[in-house]
Amino acid sequence: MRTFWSRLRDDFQLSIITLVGVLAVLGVTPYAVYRLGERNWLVGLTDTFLVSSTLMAVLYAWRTGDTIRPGQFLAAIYSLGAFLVSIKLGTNGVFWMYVLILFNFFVVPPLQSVIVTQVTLAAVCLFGWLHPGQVFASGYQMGSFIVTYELASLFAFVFAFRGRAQRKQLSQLATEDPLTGIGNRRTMDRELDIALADSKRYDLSFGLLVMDLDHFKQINDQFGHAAGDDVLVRFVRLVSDACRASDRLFRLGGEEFVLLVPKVDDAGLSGIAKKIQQCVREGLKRPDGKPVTVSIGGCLLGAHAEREHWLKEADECLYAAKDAGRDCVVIAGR
Ligand SMILES: Nc1nc2c(ncn2[C@@H]2O[C@H](COP(=O)(O)OP(=O)(O)OP(=O)(O)O)[C@@H](O)[C@H]2O)c(=O)[nH]1
Repeated sequence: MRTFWSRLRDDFQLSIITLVGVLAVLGVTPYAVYRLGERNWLVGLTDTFLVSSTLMAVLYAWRTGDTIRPGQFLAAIYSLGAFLVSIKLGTNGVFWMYVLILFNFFVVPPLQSVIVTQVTLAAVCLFGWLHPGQVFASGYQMGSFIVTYELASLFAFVFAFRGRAQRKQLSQLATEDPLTGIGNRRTMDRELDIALADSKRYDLSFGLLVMDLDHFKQINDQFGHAAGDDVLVRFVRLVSDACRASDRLFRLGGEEFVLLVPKVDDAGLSGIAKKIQQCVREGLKRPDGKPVTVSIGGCLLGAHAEREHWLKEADECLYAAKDAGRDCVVIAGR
């Protein structure tokens, strides 16, 4: 139950698709029953189709975690539904087009929403123009509808566009280190938990390297905070270039970083650590040209069942590397 509520809280698209599912069942089902009861087969079956396909899309989104395809599917069928209801019920059905605008802008990206809402508008107006009196009572009414529909679309577009940009920004702030652009501690915790689960389920091995720049405080003190920041950014670039795309680098805070390495044994982990150590020594210089060095501690996931214990063992190796005089690599068990 906790995962149900946390997924709803954390995944905006999933919560909207679920809300649509609930509204479809509660709101459209009575219409479907009523229309079928009065033998209005086209509208009744359209409503039934909308309810059942919405439920299918909601289930798919919950099962797979993919909210993009269900969103596009729902936008397409609801647009078709709004078109059919408009041409069948005339002015009474056309009111649903405004609900469609809001719905589309919630469930698919703004540009796709513009396309699908404009295509639906064009289809309804074309039908109304070819069948005078069936959808709109007059040309004036159709004109008013087009203007109000376009205004509502414009406001929805601006709102959706800004909302998406802000959600993206918020998610970046919550998961990325703003200075270096790599994952922050929160992201690392999540990725380590996934590694623990994968290791249990698929019997995969994972290694962890904790890296700490040596005498970093001196760089800040001698050359200023901006020079220190620049060293951190260049360190991240060097390490990212030195390791594989499947390795994940995180910033724990300050001048301490963690590298998560999948499918590795202790010899491999030691090899990667030494490669990073060498790349840093050769490629990372202070503003006065002296080399910056890094101390690295690491261990395999092995029998650890808890993320904290795994990190603690790697941290202890890092302390041992610092105690050994810095610019050192200590890997547990080697
Ligand atoms: N420029 C910069 N400095 C930072 C940042 N975060 C932490 N620091 C500084 O990093 C320094 C870390 O100092 P210490 O923990 O003493 O580590 P150290 O000088 O590298 O010494 P050892 O790790 O023992 O080799 C402190 O001066 C912090 O203020 C940051 O984002 N940018």
